[in-house]
Amino acid sequence: MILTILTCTILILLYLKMRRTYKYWRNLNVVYVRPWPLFGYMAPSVLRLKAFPMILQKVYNVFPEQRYFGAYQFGTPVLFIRSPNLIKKILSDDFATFPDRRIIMEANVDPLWAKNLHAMQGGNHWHNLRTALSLGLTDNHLSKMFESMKTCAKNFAYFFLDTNTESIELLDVTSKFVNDVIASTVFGVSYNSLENSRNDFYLMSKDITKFNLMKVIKLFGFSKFEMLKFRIIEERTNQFYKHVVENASPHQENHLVRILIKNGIGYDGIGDTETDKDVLDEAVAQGIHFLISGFETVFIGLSFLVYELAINANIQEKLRQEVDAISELCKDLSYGQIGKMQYLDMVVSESLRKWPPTVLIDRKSVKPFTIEAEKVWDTTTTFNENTICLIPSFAIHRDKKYYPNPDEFDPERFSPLNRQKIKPNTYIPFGFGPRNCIGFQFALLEIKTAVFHLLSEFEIVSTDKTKNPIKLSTSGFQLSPAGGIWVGLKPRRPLDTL
Ligand code: HEM
Repeated sequence: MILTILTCTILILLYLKMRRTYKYWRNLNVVYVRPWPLFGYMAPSVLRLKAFPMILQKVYNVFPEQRYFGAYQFGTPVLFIRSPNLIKKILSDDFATFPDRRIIMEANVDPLWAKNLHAMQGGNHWHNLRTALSLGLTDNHLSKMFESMKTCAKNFAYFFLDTNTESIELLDVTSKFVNDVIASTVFGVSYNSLENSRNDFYLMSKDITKFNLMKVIKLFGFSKFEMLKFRIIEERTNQFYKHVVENASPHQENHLVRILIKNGIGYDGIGDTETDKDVLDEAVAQGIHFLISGFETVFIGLSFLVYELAINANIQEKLRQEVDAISELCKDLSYGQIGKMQYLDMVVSESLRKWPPTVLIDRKSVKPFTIEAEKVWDTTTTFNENTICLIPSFAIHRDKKYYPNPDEFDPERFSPLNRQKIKPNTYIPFGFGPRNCIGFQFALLEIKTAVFHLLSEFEIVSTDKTKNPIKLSTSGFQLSPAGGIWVGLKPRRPLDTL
């Protein structure tokens, strides 16, 4: 009896609170998506009725004429941004008003997570750290890291020469390739995870980047409670990577953590650290965050790209001709050459347009801001401090106003001539402005190196298991195919000639 009364009271209180919250956009006179009770626009995702990227697309299309509109993410009002001009204002021009992302974990609850460039509030600490990390990703450093990437890409392609390749699941194999690239370029250790998928490094990468239900509950439900000691990055994870760096071969010098240590990185940026231990701690923390940012994004992006090549044989053939032309020129691919492969760049750009691994970019305002009326029927609206703005990249990339036949895979959209015709601020797989993806060149290089070596050895083909069109998974909040992505690989040369 007492339990029933208690439950009813809690539900009534929750309902009354939500009713008040759900008046937020109406009170501001902003058009909004009608919320489902408790979950807002997220209900179809929570109930697993629809894949999250498709929900974003549906919500985005509710108000085709609006530059922005309101919605509720669970109980939080969020402002969806549709207009390319407003996207520019928020991501770049008005950076002083929108320097932050929303906080998903308080710094006192998870101090290691708080060191993350992604999570950090956009003040001086963030700025200094970003400058320090950028120095580890200069063209000069990338060209050296490229040599390790190439070794991993060769291991990746050669592995399939000895395997049954009639039907392979791409997410599984590309995650192993990306793991090995991060292990060598960020931490200075070599693995071949396709040969040995039980290695500690790969198991740990999968563990810390997996955002399962428990982690999501921790993040969104209990992240404010320090006493519960919920962390995204556990101390044992930190110790694991520290141990990896301490035991890395001194001959492997060109990895990011070593570069950061050499530069004397500290929480306040270069040269501001007290002791060698602080420097090591900080460099390892940044290495872990690069792993979190650059693991799933890259292997998902790479998998969708390989899939598109499998189902678009003519595009694959044209790309193969470019690959073969380079291979004929010299035996080993160089950093300079890969940067000049124009068709490869077009194919990768189109793949990240159609399948952007980060489907949503967010910003939080640190002061009130005003969006001026543009049309006669428009109104000028002033928004409060702490307004969360959401930029739905996936939906923008699939808007037929900017990309005719958006579901078609057409690299010609990114030919040098056509690229100039793309409406500015509508191609945002890596965001843009001061807080864009710091690893975008690294990611592009990694994806291109893998594709180059794969196409040198194999023709990528559809199999009975290849789904066309692909179905996205309804679980999670990322771009993820339901049931994996399956293709076949046919060796281009008889095996005995290799
Ligand atoms: C295809 C792969 C990748 C995609 C699609 C991607 C996408 C993104 C996007 C959309 C953002 C947010 C940008 C914004 O808010 O304006 C971001 C931020 C970030 N990315 Fe990436 N990323 C990729 C790979 C990587 C890699 C390989 C690394 C590290 C080596 C990395 C490190 C970061 C970091 C540290 C940030 C936060 C930057 C800041 O707040 O200053 N990303 N990424």
